[in-house]
Amino acid sequence: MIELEHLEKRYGAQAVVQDLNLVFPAGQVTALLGPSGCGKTTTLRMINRLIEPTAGVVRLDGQDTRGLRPEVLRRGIGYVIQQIGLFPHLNVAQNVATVPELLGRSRQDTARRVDELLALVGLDPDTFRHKRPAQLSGGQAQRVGVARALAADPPVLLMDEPFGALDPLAREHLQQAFREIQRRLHKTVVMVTHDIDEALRLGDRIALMNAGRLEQFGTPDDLVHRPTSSFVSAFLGEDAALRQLAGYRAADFMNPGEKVAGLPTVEASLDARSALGVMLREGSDRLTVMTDGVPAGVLHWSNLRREP
Ligand SMILES: Nc1ncnc2c1ncn2[C@@H]1O[C@H](COP(=O)(O)OP(=O)(O)OP(=O)(O)O)[C@@H](O)[C@H]1O
Repeated sequence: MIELEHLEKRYGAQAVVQDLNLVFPAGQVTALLGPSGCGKTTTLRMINRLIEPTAGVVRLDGQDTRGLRPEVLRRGIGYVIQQIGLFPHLNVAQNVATVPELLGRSRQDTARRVDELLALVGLDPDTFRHKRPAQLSGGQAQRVGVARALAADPPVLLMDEPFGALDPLAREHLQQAFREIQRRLHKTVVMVTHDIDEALRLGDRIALMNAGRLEQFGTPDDLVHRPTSSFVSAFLGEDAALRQLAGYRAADFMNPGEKVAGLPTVEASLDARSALGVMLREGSDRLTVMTDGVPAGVLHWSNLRREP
């Protein structure tokens, strides 16, 4: 768990983060969302002390981070940024192995760990182990960056626009991969993004910032359905509820076990927004949701208008 108490950062007379009080729950993904310049990156970097706060406290599992040496603090915190900065002269395996080697793990353990991590982020170890960063696509390089951040098995992962530089398709693939990884690893993740869809899709919680202050903290459902200010509703946009559907699967909204013959079918893993697209395309207000080729339930149009 990461706690921010009255956290503040000033540059001269300008306060870029002000009286920020926030708890990032353990094992969950919190998206730090907000318009450009609102202080997201500054907040993130105060957690691993790449930026020193002007005032206030950051606690990591109850411990005041001011009492730790920054390099010791950072060993327990993975950090993924948009320009991931892989070492160009090292191959993929060597890049991922940097931290385990620093920690003095054996060569054999490290090699095994590197292969596990590459597989985890969806890169075949045999194909990618020996490639140089220059031989990778943007999406592949970003996957290596995620693998490297996970290499020391840190309980906390800070991510700053980790998928920002990718084209929409690569971005969606990597978001999907990240969700699967997080389902297994349960890291405490703080992810800076200015992309509302990304925050709705990946965040268990969203902290929406505005001009250095916290505007609302809650689940995606809270922000979409129960915005606490006009800033929140304006920032998310009128179609927020529709866009939020992308973060759910068709199965999340279906009536499990219901059977109706002759309906168009969708896979249970399809996102709910795409399922809505199928309804519109097929002109049907109901769909049969399939799991492993077997009907698992029926998705009704009206279900999509409720919270899952
Ligand atoms: N070293 C610095 N000196 C002075 N002002 C700074 C410094 N670093 C950041 N700022 C200012 O602090 C504010 C917040 O910056 P920050 O990078 O945290 O915003 P952000 O929400 O991450 O924005 P973006 O989404 O555009 O990256 C901005 O107005 C920025 O100009």
